[in-house]
Amino acid sequence: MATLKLSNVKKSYGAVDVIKGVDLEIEHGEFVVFVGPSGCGKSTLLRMISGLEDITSGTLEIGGEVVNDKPPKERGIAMVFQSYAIFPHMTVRENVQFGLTIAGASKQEKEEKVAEAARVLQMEHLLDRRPSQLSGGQRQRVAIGRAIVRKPKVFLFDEPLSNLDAALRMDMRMEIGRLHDTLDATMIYVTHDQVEAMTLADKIVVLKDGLVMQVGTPMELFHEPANLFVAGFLGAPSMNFLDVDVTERDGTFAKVANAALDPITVAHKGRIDGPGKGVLGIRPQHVSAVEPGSGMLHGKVNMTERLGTETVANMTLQDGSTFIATFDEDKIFQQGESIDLVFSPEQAHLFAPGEMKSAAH
Ligand SMILES: Nc1ncnc2c1ncn2[C@@H]1O[C@H](COP(=O)(O)OP(=O)(O)OP(=O)(O)O)[C@@H](O)[C@H]1O
Repeated sequence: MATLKLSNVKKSYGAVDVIKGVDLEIEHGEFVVFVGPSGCGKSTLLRMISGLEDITSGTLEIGGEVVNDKPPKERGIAMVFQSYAIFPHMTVRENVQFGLTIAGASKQEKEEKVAEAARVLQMEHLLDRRPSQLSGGQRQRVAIGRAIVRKPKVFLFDEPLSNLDAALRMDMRMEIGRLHDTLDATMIYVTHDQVEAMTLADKIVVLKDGLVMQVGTPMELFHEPANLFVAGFLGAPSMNFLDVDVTERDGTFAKVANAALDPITVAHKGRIDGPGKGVLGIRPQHVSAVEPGSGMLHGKVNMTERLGTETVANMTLQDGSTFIATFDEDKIFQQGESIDLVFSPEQAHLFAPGEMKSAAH
């Protein structure tokens, strides 16, 4: 049985529909990450699971029980926010055991649970400090400690690392991954950060405008995006999209070409129903540069960025579109230089035109 099950869950604020019908199952021990552009409803969905927001319609089950009308504290869930929400006048120990104190736990129970949380989070030496004597990462650890002592069935994280600098984010990301393994807990995590999503998740849920676009493992989403939106949203730099003419199509394959692309045959996966227009997606990492005239994709270089371990080239293709390619070696191109690219058609993705593409980032 799934630990958590959402069935046709919707949320409206007055006439505004924010979550438009979400179905999702989360198994015990899974690490699930919600991603999507700003305003797509990630936080709202998380808050509905926690009980901080009402569910307008549909059902939410936790452990097989419908909990739509249960208050947050009876759902067996703990939430960790981006603002740490810890009390400045209390020590770390008092902050961590706060929920237990409220619940009337004994001194011994509090001591045992705080000691365990402090051990898991490696913060035994911080227990007698006040929040003002802690770094941002340490404060976030206190907030997580407060969640751990409640032994929740499910942990919810709403962008917990977004206030931290890049180095600390990486440390805390690894710490949260380790925590997930140590606690064998179910975790749902909202983030803007692709790296967090790709590295932490067992399962990523991509949301757009209050709807689920695709659910899958990070690699399924990266290698088999279900639509143009997911294809453009995951991966950095973003996937390139070429408007192509589909000249032939049979049960499995389609022949495509345009002014910059010599005819190639790619799998259409049922997304194209006949000759006409299509959009071909090619990841920047999936191309190689060859001698001008000997490749299948033709353009000119606008600019290159040499990053040491890789080179990023921005080019204009012969159909007028912009194309980004990354090469995993140091390469030097002159501005205006002709460039030809090759790629493996199995790594290209054909989509129907007209779907909204996600904003590049
Ligand atoms: N109380 C409210 N009343 C009306 N609209 C709201 C309310 N709370 C959120 N919204 C709207 O619901 C939509 C989803 O908001 P939500 O905060 O869930 O998005 P998000 O995906 O978490 O965004 P971000 O990544 O920017 O935090 C937004 O368009 C927002 O303006």
